[in-house]
Amino acid sequence: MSIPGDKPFQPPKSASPTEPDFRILIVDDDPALRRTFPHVLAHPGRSFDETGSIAEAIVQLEQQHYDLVLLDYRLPDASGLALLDWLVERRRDEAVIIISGEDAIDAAIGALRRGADDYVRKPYHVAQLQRAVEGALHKSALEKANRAMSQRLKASERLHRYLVESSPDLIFTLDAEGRFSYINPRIKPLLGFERSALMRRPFTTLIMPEDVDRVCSLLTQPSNLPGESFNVELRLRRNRGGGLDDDGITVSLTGLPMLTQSGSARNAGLYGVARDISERKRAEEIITFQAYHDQLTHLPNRVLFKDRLELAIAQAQRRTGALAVMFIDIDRFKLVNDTYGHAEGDALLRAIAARLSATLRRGDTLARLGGDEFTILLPDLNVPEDAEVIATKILDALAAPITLSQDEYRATVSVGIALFPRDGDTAEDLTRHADIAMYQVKRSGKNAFRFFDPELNTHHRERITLENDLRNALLRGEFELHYQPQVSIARRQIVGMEALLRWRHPALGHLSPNAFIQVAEELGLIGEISRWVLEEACTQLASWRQEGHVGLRMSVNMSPLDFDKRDIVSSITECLARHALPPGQMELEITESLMMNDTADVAAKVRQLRSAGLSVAIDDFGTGYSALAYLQKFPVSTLKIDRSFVRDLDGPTTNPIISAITGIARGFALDIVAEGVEQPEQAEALQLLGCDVMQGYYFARPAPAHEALEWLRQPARLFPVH
Ligand SMILES: Nc1nc2c(ncn2[C@@H]2O[C@@H]3COP(=O)(O)O[C@H]4[C@@H](O)[C@H](n5cnc6c(=O)[nH]c(N)nc65)O[C@@H]4COP(=O)(O)O[C@H]3[C@H]2O)c(=O)[nH]1
Repeated sequence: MSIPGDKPFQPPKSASPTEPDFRILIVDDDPALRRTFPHVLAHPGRSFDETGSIAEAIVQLEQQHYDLVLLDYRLPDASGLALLDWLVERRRDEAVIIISGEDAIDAAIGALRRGADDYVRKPYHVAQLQRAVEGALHKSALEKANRAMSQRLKASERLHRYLVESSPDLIFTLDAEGRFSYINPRIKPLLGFERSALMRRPFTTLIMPEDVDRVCSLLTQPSNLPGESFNVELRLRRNRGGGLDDDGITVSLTGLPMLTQSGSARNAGLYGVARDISERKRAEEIITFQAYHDQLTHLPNRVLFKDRLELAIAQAQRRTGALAVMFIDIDRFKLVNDTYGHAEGDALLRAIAARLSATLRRGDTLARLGGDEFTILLPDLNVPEDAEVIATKILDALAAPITLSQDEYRATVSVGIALFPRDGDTAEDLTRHADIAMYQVKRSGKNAFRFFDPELNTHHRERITLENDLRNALLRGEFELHYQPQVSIARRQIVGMEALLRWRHPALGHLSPNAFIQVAEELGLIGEISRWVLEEACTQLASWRQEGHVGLRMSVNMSPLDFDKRDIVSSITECLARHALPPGQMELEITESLMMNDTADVAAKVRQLRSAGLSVAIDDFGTGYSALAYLQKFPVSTLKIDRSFVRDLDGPTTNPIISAITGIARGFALDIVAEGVEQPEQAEALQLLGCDVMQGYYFARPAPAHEALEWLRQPARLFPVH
């Protein structure tokens, strides 16, 4: 490492402890004198070399540094002055004492002028020579110490300059007016400024406008006593070729107010070290964002939503205001995931998130709780109707289809709304109540919104228990089938049996499908239940056929959701084949609403079932949307007249609806079965209206298989004698 434009930094060399303290060179042509000197000048730490000519002396001096040279004025090869000149030219720092027999004062003055430190005239007194040597060596020692000190100072100064100038941190000083008085070279790579451009400019030039007030007040705080450092995070602006950019860097600044020479003035400037922490800040921001946001949609997550909701509740409490929490669930999302795959499911979530946020105002919070669940916080509500307006907007926002795998998918959502303070005053209660309200929307047909109703709460709890029990019912073998006969009055025979599901609930006893089928559909359990029912009904029919009841037809109820399954047709025909049952002996009961859903797909499946030889009956015919058009599309084989029409038959009279249904059946060559026959009069009237096959309590209530077998064996028991 080196400081640009400077010498590489070298630590100062330490003196060797073995070096003698003083080296003295004796230059004299008189060998006797040369030998005398070391004796008279002997002292611990002194060492002596001797030479008899100037030329030899130069050779010695070139090899070795001496502290003192005792120099004879006259030597055979040259004057001692020549050696003095030689030493001066080379800036040598040896002390020189001239020892001379010259009497003239000029000789002494000339020698001293040319750099000699002292002049001793021969003959001299030994004490005189010793004093001169002492004095010269003392002076030499002082100079030596001085030189070492100044070398150390220079080295230390270079070290500190090196540390400051090559620091990865921005180091600067400000004068008492807050203007730069020093900046280290880091400024250029860090912020793009030339050092010279900033000198004497105010520190605030570099600070982001938003941070200026905060930093200024901190710098002028009375607590900033000289010598006490403070720390602050702030953003500095970068020089982007001609202008300052607003996307600066974040630094952690440690400031140390400076003392004046006297140490008295409070504001003598500032010493500052600013470290670039932008990367760390960015990493922190990413981590914080991830902790509070959903990865897929980048919306706030459950944690952040709860935070904001709690804050909004506290604010609403202070100003006695109102707020709303919406719980939103995408209808049939699982179906999209199963049909199109997870990537499309994700795309749908993102598209819905975008549509939802477009309906909101600034200040509202849309969050994704996970899965297909979203929540909205409307923190500032004038009247509950405001929430209604937003909920309507949300439903409308989804009216336009969303493209999934090149298909146009029409997504709908169910929205539950809870209001503060009416429906709760904690984040948990409001969210839970909005969730319960959403559940009610799901139960009553989806694609709508609903406000929380306290009564829903108990229902909700019951519902949760029911859901949990239902999940286990199949595993625990709690389902069974009851059978209700369908009889032909004319033939006084049982022509069919309808399989009706029962749940032997461990605590609630026998439960009718009305109590749990819809829940099973919503939980996605209906497929497994239907499979079980079909399997059980086929096993039963096969067993009755073995008993000889080969003409008997079995009716099984299907859920509309069963028709969402691609392999519904094959799974039914395979089941029949497994039990060696002729397809003509199996009738599937479907509801009218099924025909409304996805007509093309359902119609195709009904057609396949019919082609495979199965019968298909429309249950509760006449109650829904039946239209002749559907009957043309759906090649069903049987119409079941709903018991609500049968109930109205109280005597042998004409009934326009039943007449119409029997007329339709005749027109399309369909079978008719009348349901819910409870009275003999109803049976009679139906007969007169041209309906022969009936089912109802009048003949038999649904019962377990062993009882149904008794009826098969003695069908006459089912026909009351008038
Ligand atoms: N008041 C009165 N009711 C009578 C009379 N005769 C029969 N019923 C009842 O009427 C319902 C006839 O079945 P559904 O219309 O297909 O209506 C069925 C059917 O839609 C559905 N369901 C039954 N079993 C299954 C099944 O295995 N799978 C599916 N998906 N749904 C089923 O549950 C509904 C209700 O079934 P259940 O409670 O068994 O109720 C049965 C039966 O017990 C009568 O004379 N008077």
